[in-house]
Amino acid sequence: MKRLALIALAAIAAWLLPYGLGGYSMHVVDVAIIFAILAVGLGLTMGVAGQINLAQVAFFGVGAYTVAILTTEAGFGFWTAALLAVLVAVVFGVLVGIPALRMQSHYLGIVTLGLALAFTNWVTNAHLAGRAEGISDIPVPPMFGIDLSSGYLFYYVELIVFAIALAFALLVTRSPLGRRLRAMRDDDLAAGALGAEIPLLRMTAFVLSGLYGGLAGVLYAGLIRFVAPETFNIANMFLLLAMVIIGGRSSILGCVVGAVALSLVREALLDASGYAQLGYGLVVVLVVVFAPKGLAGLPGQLRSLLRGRGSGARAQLGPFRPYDSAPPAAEQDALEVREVTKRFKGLVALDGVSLTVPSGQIRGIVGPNGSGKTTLFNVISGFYTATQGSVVLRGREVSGLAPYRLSLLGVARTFQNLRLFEDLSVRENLLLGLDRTRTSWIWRYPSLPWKVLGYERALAGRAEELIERFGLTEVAGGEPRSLPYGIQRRIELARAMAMSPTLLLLDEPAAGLNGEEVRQLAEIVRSIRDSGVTVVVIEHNMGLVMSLCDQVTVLSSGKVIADGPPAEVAVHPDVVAAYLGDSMAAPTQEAAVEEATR
Ligand SMILES: Nc1ncnc2c1ncn2[C@@H]1O[C@H](COP(=O)(O)OP(=O)(O)OP(=O)(O)O)[C@@H](O)[C@H]1O
Repeated sequence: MKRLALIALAAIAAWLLPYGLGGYSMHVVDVAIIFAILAVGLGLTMGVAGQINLAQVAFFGVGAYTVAILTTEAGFGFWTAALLAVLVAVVFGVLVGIPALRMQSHYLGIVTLGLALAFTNWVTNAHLAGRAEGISDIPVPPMFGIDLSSGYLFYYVELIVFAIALAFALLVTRSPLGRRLRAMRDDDLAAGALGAEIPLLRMTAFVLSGLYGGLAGVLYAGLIRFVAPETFNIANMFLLLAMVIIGGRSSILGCVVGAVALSLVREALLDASGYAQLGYGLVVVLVVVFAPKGLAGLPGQLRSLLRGRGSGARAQLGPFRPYDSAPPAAEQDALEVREVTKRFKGLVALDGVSLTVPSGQIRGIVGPNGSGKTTLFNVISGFYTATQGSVVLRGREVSGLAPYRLSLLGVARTFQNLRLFEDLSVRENLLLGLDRTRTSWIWRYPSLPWKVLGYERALAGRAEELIERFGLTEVAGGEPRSLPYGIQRRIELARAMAMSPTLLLLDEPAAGLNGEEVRQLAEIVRSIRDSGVTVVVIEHNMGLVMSLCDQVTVLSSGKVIADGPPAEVAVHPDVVAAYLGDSMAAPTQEAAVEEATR
């Protein structure tokens, strides 16, 4: 209700704004709105999706120049040209995004910067684009007899386009797509394991960038009715970057605030533009150092300062509520690894490994450091492709499938060195696991946005249930980084279970846990098995392995050297010789439990 009132108030203020402004001030506001749309596009690609994009100003130029060329050279009407211009900018976005499929970070920055420079170079030299003089005489956009050559009236067109663009960006960021984009930004491998199609997501980020750049370009062409290369140069790209960084790159509203604020500052410093660039640079450096989340992040920063550091360290886990017992989903074996070999150049990490895990079993994988256990998990979960051999999941050959496909087929995993998304809340980490849609689902964003909101609400309800089951109520709203290790391990397990897997791979789940936490872990894993999920667990804590696992496979130097019930494997001479020695020899079940809970 409060939010609706605020939106209504902002809308009324925006509608009344022209009544209080002179002609020139109105022009400044018109330009500021165009920069705000550009900044939102850049915020989506760079801030939310983490794709370094220095070509946003070129998307802007593509939109503006396409309108200019189509209306003045090809005789198109303004709005037809505008529609085509947005499409061309989106296609340009796809082309610029192609390198992002292969490279990231500063390499991507250099490539996108190169493409932006190539664009400015082309418009400066091409006859079609009017060379350095640019293109003038773009027609006034017709609008039911309303004279849009007036900055006052054009403002209302801009306002409506801006409101729709802003609402769409907010819908994207506050729903499954935005969460996946942010997860990809933080850790693309972990995001892939949770079902995110990384190449498609990267492309989506650049498509959005092209869309917002194109829209801003069309509005610019309609407002100024003249385009020239200097509007789309690197200095303006830098200004745009400064807007997004100062405002707060991952906050869409922050990007808008940054764009409006810097547009006004730029206007005020018009007589000292040489020094202005220096000033922007200085402010950007200060913001990056002291307020990395920009103006939008300041309230949060202040709140955590007031709350005091380390409050998360005192957080408590609640009790785990066991799952209902159910038979395994299928009669077939849950997993079959057939003669898998994995070579890294000269090194043979896995050497003809075969194992079969029946449905509903807890299988332990043990072995000395470097024996290939994690590599085996990486092959099963699609992170690595086996050099030879195959992986079969419930009778279906899945060798070589990408992690997101395997995740949708029911494989969930945790990581040896926890891979929680640190900038997302605990709840959002779980929501990522719960979201089982394909990226192609995003066509619903423009066509059926209410379905997106409905789906998000359904996910939120299921997240609460999961939070309660895993005893995470107290920590659900916080970021994982502030929490003790034991709680982070519990969150990672809950996130894996959010995916409703049939096969759960746990990579050293007890590492770093104290005795009580190991006991609770054993209880949770048993309950997961009893609910019908097959569990494969890599573990160095022998007490836990002996008490928890139905069967144990021992790896040494990439080969299976023993496979069988824990008590038998423990006394197998090859195993004893390989690494376990007396510490594992002939442990009684009781002794093992004792060790596990120590
Ligand atoms: N991406 C990679 N590139 C090159 N070598 C690798 C790669 N991943 C693993 N290895 C090598 O493969 C071997 C097996 O490593 P792996 O991590 O699977 O062992 P592990 O049994 O899980 O060890 P630990 O118990 O220490 O986690 C090691 O020699 C490791 O250095």
